[in-house]
Amino acid sequence: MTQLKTHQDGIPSTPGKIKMDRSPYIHRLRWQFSLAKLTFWSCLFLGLILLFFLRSTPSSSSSSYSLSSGTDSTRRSLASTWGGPDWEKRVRDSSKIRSHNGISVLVTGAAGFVGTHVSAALKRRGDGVLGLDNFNDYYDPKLKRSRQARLERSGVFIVEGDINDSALLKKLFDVVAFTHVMHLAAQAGVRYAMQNPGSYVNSNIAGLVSLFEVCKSANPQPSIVWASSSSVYGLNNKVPFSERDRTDQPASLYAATKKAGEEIAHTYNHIYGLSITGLRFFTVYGPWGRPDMAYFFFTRDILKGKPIPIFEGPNHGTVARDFTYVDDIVKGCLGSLDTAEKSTGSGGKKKGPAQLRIFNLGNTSPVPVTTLVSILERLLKKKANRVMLKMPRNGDVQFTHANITLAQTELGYKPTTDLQTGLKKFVRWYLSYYSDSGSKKRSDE
Ligand SMILES: O=C(O)[C@H]1O[C@H](OP(=O)(O)OP(=O)(O)OC[C@H]2O[C@@H](n3ccc(=O)[nH]c3=O)[C@H](O)[C@@H]2O)[C@H](O)[C@@H](O)[C@@H]1O
Repeated sequence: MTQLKTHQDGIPSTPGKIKMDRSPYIHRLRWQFSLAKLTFWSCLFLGLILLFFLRSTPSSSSSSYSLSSGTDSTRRSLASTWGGPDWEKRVRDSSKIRSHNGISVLVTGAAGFVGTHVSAALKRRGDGVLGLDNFNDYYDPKLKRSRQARLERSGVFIVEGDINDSALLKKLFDVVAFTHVMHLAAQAGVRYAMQNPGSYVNSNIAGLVSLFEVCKSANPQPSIVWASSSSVYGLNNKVPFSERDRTDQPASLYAATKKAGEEIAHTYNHIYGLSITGLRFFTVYGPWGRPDMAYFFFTRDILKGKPIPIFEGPNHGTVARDFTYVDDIVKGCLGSLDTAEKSTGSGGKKKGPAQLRIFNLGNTSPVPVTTLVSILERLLKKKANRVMLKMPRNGDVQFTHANITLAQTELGYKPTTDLQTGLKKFVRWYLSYYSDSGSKKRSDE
């Protein structure tokens, strides 16, 4: 009884050690204890289910397909802040068509390299343009902010948000009946795919599907033009690359996600009547370019006197690219938007067959990477510290060369800038941009 009294005021801490007593009090105590235990385990179980649910549900603006722990979610910077009457007014104003026969275009990735140039060109000719960008830090976000500032000065508003945020996309289509979408938001870069594969799945596959889903339900459905990549030709060695050539041997995860995008485009065109044009860009370069690309960081490192790693193929084979100047690419993008037929569906229902196209947008004259370095040396008036390296097995292919006959015929696409001329414009921009930001930084210090 003494032992029992000890536990009268509470549940015993070590119940198994209590001498068994069949009194009604003990029964009540045991019943209460079981109830507490049941409540505890139920709460734990429900908590775990909730945790699992929260982890597997895509959040509105962050990466939901991160395969590499941490990196991707820290790269995505956003806490999306959108909505409200002022915000809607800015969205409407930016999308307003100001020319006869103009179009209203949602440009995803508008603070990116090609996105910035395309948005500016559309605005110049009086089209309505609304940008969308998540300003992630795959490369220096300050460069993206500078591009944004320039676009804002010409009347283009960039909404800060992610293509995986379906609620945001739906809202944009509620506010504006976009006639076209120029989809350039993507995880770019061939070699980075080995470091952060999840970001490619998240942007290039999940993001693309999220965008197509909203477009197919929009009323009217927009026509879509989007960026695929020359990398889909992968191990294909028939040159020049034609749209009819094999694209089932990608050499990188990046290429595989772009190829998957082309197949996904086929599905949305087939089921929902979306008009979709995919553009296979060939190593685009120029002012306001991407710092992760070779021509850009070679320039930086030549100026700093740092070693320049130049890849070579087996038996010292030449590695070459069909480098394409950004203004030529912009013409191809605008030509695609202008020749895009209307989507045929509405409110998620197909009404008839719709246009589905793929075009190469290249320069049709491959240049060895060693020549690229020589041109930069001349323009920068500085010798590069060249280090020849065997091409690593991380997704690169040895050679690219576009056949552009189809784009020429259908879009009137005709590249006019050779590498020497294009790099001259790039170097002029580079020196001015970084000397300006350098002096700004110095004066800030
Ligand atoms: O056209 C395309 O499809 C792709 O073009 C570029 O990919 P890439 O051609 O590999 O462009 P860079 O990374 O700038 O490389 C250019 C050339 O320099 C070479 N390289 C790169 C890096 C390096 O350290 N050394 C070097 O010799 C590469 O092998 C390649 O031949 C873009 O980064 C991709 O996003 C795009 O989709």
